[in-house]
Amino acid sequence: MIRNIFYIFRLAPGIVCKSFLLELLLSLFVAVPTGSLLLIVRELFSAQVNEHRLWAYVIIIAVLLVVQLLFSGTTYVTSNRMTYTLSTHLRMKLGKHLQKLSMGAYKQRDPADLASVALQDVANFELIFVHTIGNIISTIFSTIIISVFLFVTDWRLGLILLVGLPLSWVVVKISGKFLLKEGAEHIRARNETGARFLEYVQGIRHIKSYGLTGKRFTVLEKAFNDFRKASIRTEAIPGPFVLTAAVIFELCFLWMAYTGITYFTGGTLTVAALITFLILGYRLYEPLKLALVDYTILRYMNISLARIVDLLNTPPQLSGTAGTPRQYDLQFDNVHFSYIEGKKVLDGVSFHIPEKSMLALVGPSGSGKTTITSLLARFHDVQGGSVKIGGTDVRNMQPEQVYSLISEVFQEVYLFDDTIYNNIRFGRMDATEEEILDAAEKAQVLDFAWEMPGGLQSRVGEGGNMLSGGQKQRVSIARALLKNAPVILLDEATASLDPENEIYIQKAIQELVKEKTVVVVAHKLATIRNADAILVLNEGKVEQWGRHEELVNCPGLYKRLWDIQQLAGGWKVEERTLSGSMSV
Ligand SMILES: Nc1ncnc2c1ncn2[C@@H]1O[C@H](COP(=O)(O)OP(=O)(O)OP(=O)(O)O)[C@@H](O)[C@H]1O
Repeated sequence: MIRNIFYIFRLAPGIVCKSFLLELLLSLFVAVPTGSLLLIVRELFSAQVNEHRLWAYVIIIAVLLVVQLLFSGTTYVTSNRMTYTLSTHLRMKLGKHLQKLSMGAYKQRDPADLASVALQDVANFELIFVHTIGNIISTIFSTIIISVFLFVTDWRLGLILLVGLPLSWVVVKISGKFLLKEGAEHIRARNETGARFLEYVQGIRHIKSYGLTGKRFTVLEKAFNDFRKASIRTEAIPGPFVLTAAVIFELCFLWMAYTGITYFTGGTLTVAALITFLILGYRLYEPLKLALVDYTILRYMNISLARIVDLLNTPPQLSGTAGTPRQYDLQFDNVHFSYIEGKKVLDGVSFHIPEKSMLALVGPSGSGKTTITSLLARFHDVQGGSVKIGGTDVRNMQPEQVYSLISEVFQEVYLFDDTIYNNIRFGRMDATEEEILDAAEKAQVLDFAWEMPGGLQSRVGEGGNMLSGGQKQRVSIARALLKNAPVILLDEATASLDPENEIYIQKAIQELVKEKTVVVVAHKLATIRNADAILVLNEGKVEQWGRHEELVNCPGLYKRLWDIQQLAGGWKVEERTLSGSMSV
């Protein structure tokens, strides 16, 4: 826990040091009046009571109490500022770190869990830290100061009082072990609730249409109930342990009082010293009892903190210092890749296509076509071999550099909840209005946009849900046109469209791919008859390679797929003339 807290402290050392210093001073202002109280006791039991001195002590106590009151306000504000400064730094650091992660790292984690770390765990830290840290720091300092007073007065009784500390510490440590287990379960249950709720809301259309309202709600209800049970268990754990620790303190106090009286009657302790211990003994233990409760809460907070630190320690995607390539041929050199260790998805894939040519990826479902496009876009890094654009290994470039070279048009399109115009503009933020309109026209967006009440300024809704699938496609193609990247990745862009929409999309794509290096994942083989090269994949390996005429005339997987599609009918031929030589 200490390591995680120090990790967080390093984010804003200035305010942390200031807060600690103020807490130390406040502890002094709390301890000195107590010390003065002891001087009063000593004076009262002295042979000759000095009245002036007594009043001086009283005035000192009064003044210090006022200072303490004023100072505690500043300390409280600084302590709060420290927590909120740290949580802001933490959120910013998380935000920056998330930008540096590969898409692979995103896909490997449950999105609800990722969101929960960035939102809930940081909020957990904020809420708990702000209410506990000030108390813990001031208790540590005041315990040290009061212990010094006690040891100077009588080290034997001081020692008895301090015996309670390690004993209660051990008890609270044991509670931490249980809390760690239950706390982790509590956070897991909390995430599960969030994920199930999100799933229920996002999938409500399918849930309703398949009549699953009751069934899916049962799943959600179970998640809520599990969360309730985990919350009760987590709350219940620290109670008995903290109570045991408090009893240990009380017993030590009684032991000290008994021993003190024995020393007094034996003549080895003055009455002033005995009263000092009876007063300070309680002053020592009361804040400690509260601090122990705070400590157990901090242990729970540490589960959140560990999750945050763990996410921050996820290695960012490596990047090199190579310049942006000046030509855009694509090369896979003996590429090996798996998403999950031991389960090969690409096994020694090699090919090369010159710039401004078109490569079609063909193969059965799961053969690795989409994976090839993901590796080109550097969403993941290869485990063996290399992927090169213009002769430069993509790992030697900054991820942003690679993204700037590539435009993707996928079947699933994501649009921002903004206007059509702005969604196109995201392709290149500095584009002029003329360029945006030009892209919209070429991508056949204007045809449907002018029929909408707001034209290009119409809002598209969350994820673009106010547009049809084909319309969303056209907006995404307009965005890609505006970006004008030299490499285009197309993944089944027209697979699920009706014939009318398909014509529009085909026209838009023809504009997009002009003079570009294109990689297309194709299911309808008729659409790629004129591709410059076709790579036929099977179980992650290159099974065939060539142009349509060559492949269709020799026995093999491509011919089999072609024959099946011929039988199925309903195919369409798209003309595309590109030049270039290929090798595999
Ligand atoms: N994020 C992922 N994590 C784990 N495995 C994955 C992931 N993405 C894809 N796979 C697996 O990798 C293999 C290749 O997937 P890929 O999507 O590249 O195939 P594909 O040829 O494009 O398939 P399809 O034509 O059905 O889209 C499949 O077995 C798939 O289950």
